[in-house]
Formats: sequence, C-alpha cells, structure tokens
Amino acid sequence: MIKVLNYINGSYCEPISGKWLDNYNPSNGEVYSKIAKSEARDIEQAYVAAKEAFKSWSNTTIDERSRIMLKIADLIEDNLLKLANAEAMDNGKPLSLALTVDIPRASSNFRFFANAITQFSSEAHESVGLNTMNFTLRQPIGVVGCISPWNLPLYLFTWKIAPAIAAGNTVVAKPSEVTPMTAFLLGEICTKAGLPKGVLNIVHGEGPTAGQAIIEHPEIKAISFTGGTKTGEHIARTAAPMFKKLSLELGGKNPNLIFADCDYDKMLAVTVRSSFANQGQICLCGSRIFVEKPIYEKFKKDFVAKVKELKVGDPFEASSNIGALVSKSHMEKVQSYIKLAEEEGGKILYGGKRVTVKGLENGYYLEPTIVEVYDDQCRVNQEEIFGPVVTIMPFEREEEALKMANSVKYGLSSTLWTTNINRTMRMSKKLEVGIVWVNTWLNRDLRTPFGGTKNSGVGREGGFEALRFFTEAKNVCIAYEDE
Ligand SMILES: NC(=O)C1=CN([C@@H]2O[C@H](COP(=O)(O)OP(=O)(O)OC[C@H]3O[C@@H](n4cnc5c(N)ncnc54)[C@H](O)[C@@H]3O)[C@@H](O)[C@H]2O)C=CC1
Ligand SMILES: O=C(O)/C=C/C=C(\O)C(=O)O
Repeated sequence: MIKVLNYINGSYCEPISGKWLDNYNPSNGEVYSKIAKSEARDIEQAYVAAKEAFKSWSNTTIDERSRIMLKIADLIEDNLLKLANAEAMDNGKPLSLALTVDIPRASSNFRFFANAITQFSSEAHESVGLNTMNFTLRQPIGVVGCISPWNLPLYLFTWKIAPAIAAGNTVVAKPSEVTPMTAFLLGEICTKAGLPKGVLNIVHGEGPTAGQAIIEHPEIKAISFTGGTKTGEHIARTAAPMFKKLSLELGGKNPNLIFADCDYDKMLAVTVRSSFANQGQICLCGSRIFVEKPIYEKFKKDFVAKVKELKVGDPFEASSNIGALVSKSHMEKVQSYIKLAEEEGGKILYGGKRVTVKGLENGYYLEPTIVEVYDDQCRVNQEEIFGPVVTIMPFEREEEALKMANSVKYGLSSTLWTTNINRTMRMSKKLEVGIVWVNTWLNRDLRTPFGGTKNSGVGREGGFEALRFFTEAKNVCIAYEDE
C-alpha cells in the first residue's frame, strides 16, 4: 500500500511517531493508502529545515527563483495524467475535471507567480520641501505556514505555496489529511526542478495535531489558510494573540441572482455548472438561486430538466459529470441538510437520494439536489452545505433580491445575470461580497484580488495582493541636506 510520506528538507521521510492514518478512495469507500500521522515534532523538524533554507532562498535572485518555479510548472504539466489520476482517486472528482481544471491551474499558479515576482515593486515617497526621501522595502517574512483543504487539493495548495516562495519565504505546508496524494507527489517534482532543500516542506497529518502545531508555532509568523469558517475562527483565535499575519479564505453561501432580461440559455448552462461543479464542493458555488418572478416557473422547469441529464458515476468514466463526495462523513453532513430541507418545509424538486454505482456500491455518491424554499431565512438557505444541493426561490424587485443576497453571515462571491448595465453597477456596489461575477462564473484572472467579506474570511489572495501578504513592508526614511 502506498505510504504518503512527509517531504522535509528535500527528502521523503516517515512520521516520527511511526503512526499512520487511513486514506480512503471516495469512489468505492475503500482504504487505498496510508498517510503520515505527523505531530508537533515533525512540524518542528520542518520548521528547522525551512529556517535554515531561508538564509539563502531569501537572497536568491528573482531570476533564479522564477526559473525554478517555471520548471515546477512545466513538470506539473508533464505529469498531468499521473497527477489528475491521483486527484480523482483521492477526492472522488471526475477525472475530466482534474485533467482540465485542477492540475492545469496548479501549474498556472507556479507559472503566474514565477512571472509576477519579476514585476513586483515597492513604493517611494519624496517629501518635497522637507529634504526627505522614503522608500519601502518589501522583505520576505521568514518561515510561513500554508494550510489547504480537500475540495481542490493541488489547486489550492499551490495557490498558497507559489506566492510564498516567489516572495523569498520558506514554507511549512500541510494539505488536507482527506486528500494528501497530489501534495505528496509535488515533493518529487520540486526536487527534480532543483528547488533547494528546505524551501518547501510538506507535512501530512490531522488538523488538530499537525495543523495546530503550525498555527501555534511561535516562529511561523504568517498563516495562509483555506477551509471551513469554524476552523478559520479557531486559527484566528490562536494566532491573533501572537500577532501573526493571517490570510483566511473561508466558507460561502453565494447568491446567484437571475433577472428576466438575462441571456437565458447562457445563464441556464452556467447555472448548472455553478451549482454542481466538483459535486458542489467549491466555496464559490452559487448555492442560493434567486430568480425574477416572470421567468421563475420556466427556469424551474428547464433547470430541473438540465440537472436530470447530469450523470452521477465513476469518476474515471468519461461520461460522468458528477463523481463521489469526498468522504463518508461529508456525505452524511450533506444528507442531513437534505433531511432538514424537508423538515423546514422545503420542496425537493429533484434529487435528494444516495446513488448506487454498479461495482462501486460503497462509494459516496449523491444525486444533484434542487430544493425550492419559501423563506430565505431557513437554515438550508443560510448555512454552508458544501455539496450538490442548491435552493431556489423567486423575487419580485431588485431591492428584495439584494436584501436576500446580503442576508447571510457569509460574503464570498455572487453571480448576477442581467443585461442591464445600470442594475449591474448598482448591485455590484451594494452586494456584500469580495467577488461579483456578471454573466459568468468562476472566471479567473489570477491578477485579481480574491477573497471574502464577513464570515468568508480576512485578506485577499491573488496577484500582488498575495505578494504583499507574504512580505513585510519596511519604510526607510532618509533625510538629506542641501549644499
Ligand atoms: N474553501 C472552503 O470554503 C472550504 C470549506 N469547507 C467547509 O468546512 C467544512 C469542514 O470541512 P473540513 O474538512 O473539516 O475543513 P477544515 O477547515 O477542518 O480543513 C481545512 C484544513 O485545515 C486543517 N485544520 C483543521 N483543524 C485545524 C487546526 N486546529 N489547526 C490548523 N489546521 C487545521 C485541516 O487539516 C485541513 O488541512 C466543510 O463541510 C465545508 O463546509 C471545507 C473545505 C474547503
Ligand atoms: O482561486 C480560485 O480560483 C478558487 C478558489 C476556490 C476556493 O478557495 C475553494 O473552493 O475553497
């Protein structure tokens, strides 16, 4: 059985405790590998390696850092099939999605930040008339911690690591213990690309032990985290008294606002995707659908018909649109919300049941589920489900739609379907979110600020925002004298 080992100081190693976790294949519910069950001692080992590597990596030229990162990007591309297979097996997502989205984006993350660092600069301020010149240094922080979730494993792991090392930091990183495989494979790619030992250290294990040791390590001064809001709260509570820099990208309950004047066919096709891509396990999925009254009944009929066409099945079959949910416990959480929807008086328009896939009877498959709700304050409309479940509800006026869109504790993204430019501007300004998509969804330019407001997190990732997060600004003020 494959052992998912730690990657510390450029080499693979077993956990100090000698203990292992089971790694499940969600498509059939079977254990298929063992994962290093690391703890504080392993994190300390990784920290020591990262601290030593920082001395030279922080002084390595931008060109050299960039060259190595571009090589990593190339090697990810060269290993597309191997990595995509590993991701589909570990996560349960369709192989087609891993091949076209997850792994290409992991490569793009390295390529993007390899180039971005060559364009990153800092400011100078001349205090005219005061004979003073200020310039700002942007210096790497030191050893930083990157903690990522299971829904987009290599995609989000590299989204954090790439800007961190581009800016000259060294990293102690922990992928989710639910989906560690592609992070494990990244180690050998980094070695092949010539990344100096200790620059990236990948430690596997559970959140409350291995993750906890990262967030409470006194010398790891910045934490970049993506995951659940509850965990984000815990990280903030632990790290804030130690004055660590924090970037927290948390949950979402994103509104999809559909107006009668939209491009209907395009909206319908994209709404199917924004509802159920990756089994609905993307923090950006449009899980609350609000539709303007004149097209509500038509939308309901057409949406149900389109969703019925989606095939739930073996992630490795090309015809599968929806694979398995990531774990048994997560599937049960999603099922509990479907039950709650009915208890709250919601009407299941489609789906709601577990799917049995021939030959994979113990896999974690669920039907894509559409719930019509009558009160936007009900729990299924307020709480993050993070699975293939969406709610739909009509609205009459723009202000009503806006009020419902904003009436959740989350504030990550929203999607607006309209051809009215005035409405687009009005609503974009008033939506309490970090990202507004208009007539599109998950359309990503990696230069743009990415992150949420309210309980969806703190800080922004992407572009220069990420490079600013992973550096400390130091102003140097020079007073000079005239002759
Ligand atoms: N990006 C997002 O918005 C995501 C949201 N979620 C939401 O969170 C819920 C819970 O999912 P989980 O897998 O439990 O996510 P989680 O937030 O517990 O896990 C994310 C990462 O945090 C780590 N972690 C957990 N506890 C930690 C601690 N005390 N210190 C440091 N690191 C820690 C985990 O090991 C994992 O690497 C999901 O049902 C979903 O609603 C989950 C994954 C991604
Ligand atoms: O950066 C992106 O394109 C997407 C990020 C998605 C998440 O952070 C998530 O689903 O957790």
